[in-house]
Amino acid sequence: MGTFLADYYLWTKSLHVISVLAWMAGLFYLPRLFVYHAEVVKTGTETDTLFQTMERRLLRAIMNPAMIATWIFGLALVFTPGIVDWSMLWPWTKAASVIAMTAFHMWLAARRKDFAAGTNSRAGRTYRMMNELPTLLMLVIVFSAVAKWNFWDF
Ligand code: HEM
Repeated sequence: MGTFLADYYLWTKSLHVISVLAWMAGLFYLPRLFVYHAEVVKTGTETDTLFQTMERRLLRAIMNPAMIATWIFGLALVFTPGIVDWSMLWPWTKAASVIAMTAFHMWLAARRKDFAAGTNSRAGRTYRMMNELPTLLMLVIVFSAVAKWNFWDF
């Protein structure tokens, strides 16, 4: 298994980055849709139904599969021999941030259900603020995965 993963390392990493791009696109866009949905759209109107459809499709057709693919290829990279050195700082900051990113995804999925049920109670401002979270996590993840920072870097 280790040899197989090592042989396909660069292909796995490419697929990981492609999945990440699709997941991130959704993580940035869905809270934006929620901002407009909460601030402008009246419950029970045609526009409300249109927003619900866009949100459901974005989550089910793009974000859920992209998140699963990111995890599968990411874990395949973790199990590739010689790639992750757990005595360094970067795998830990990356792991903490991807778990937080996954929790953020689940939070968005729960909010989508609120909009679908017509029970959203959060203001557009909340979604505007939450929209910054994936950006912050992305910075930590990319500095971890690419620059591979360590304790003695600082
Ligand atoms: C969801 C769970 C994830 C796991 C288990 C995971 C794990 C990994 C591992 C082990 C590597 C290989 C590092 C190397 O080749 O040196 C990697 C590469 C990478 N990951 Fe992730 N990752 C995950 C999510 C993410 C997310 C959410 C992002 C972006 C926001 C991301 C961005 C990257 C990038 C850009 C690389 C390429 C690094 C390079 O080759 O320089 N990953 N990932």
